Amino acid sequence: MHTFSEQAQGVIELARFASDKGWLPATSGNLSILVERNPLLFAITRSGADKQRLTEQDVLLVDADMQVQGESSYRPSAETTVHVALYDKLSCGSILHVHTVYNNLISELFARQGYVEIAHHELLKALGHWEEDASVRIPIVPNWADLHQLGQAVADAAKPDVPAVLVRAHGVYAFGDTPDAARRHLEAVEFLCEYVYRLELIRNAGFVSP
Ligand SMILES: CSCCC(=O)C(=O)COP(=O)(O)O
Ligand SMILES: [Zn+2]
Repeated sequence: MHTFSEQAQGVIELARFASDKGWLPATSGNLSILVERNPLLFAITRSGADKQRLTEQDVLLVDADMQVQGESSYRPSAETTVHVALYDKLSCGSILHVHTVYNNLISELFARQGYVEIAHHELLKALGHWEEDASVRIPIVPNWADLHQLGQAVADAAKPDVPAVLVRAHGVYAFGDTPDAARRHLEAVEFLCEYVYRLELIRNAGFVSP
């Protein structure tokens, strides 16, 4: 098991990665890495931090009741509720939440059916689906203003074999057993959201058969 300090460094690296991609605009998003499962302790970004310039002080050690361990004048991410709910439900070791135009567009386009289905795409392998004719449904939940309700909705929708949940007109939560796995899942979901959106566009323009 890694120390809080090691996991905090991991959170800083993930923030730099996602921030360089432009996936954490205007201080949005939050990132966490598990420190201890039982009792639950994890390293998470503080609320309102600029993820491009994250320092060790911007990463807090938090428990299952969202209580900050140790001295800090900062509050943990407002969406810590979602991280707690996901760590409670799944055996994941890292959770990444980002806001992007493509994940927002897909969440809006497919909100009514409650999921976006992606079939027969090579990058589904990055989500753990190596079977021929793989088909994956990424759930989409409403953007509840009550963050405990949002946490519950994301956790209820989350499945161990589909490592992401979209929140309508808000962003995506991607998770994995390790920080590297969570990052791979996030990159794959972002690629697939852009792909599906662009495919929808050219299909609707009549360039590609349905
Ligand atoms: C400025 S973005 C609005 C809040 C949000 O959706 C988010 O991801 C960041 O919240 P945090 O409390 O983690 O800074
Ligand atoms: Zn958010």
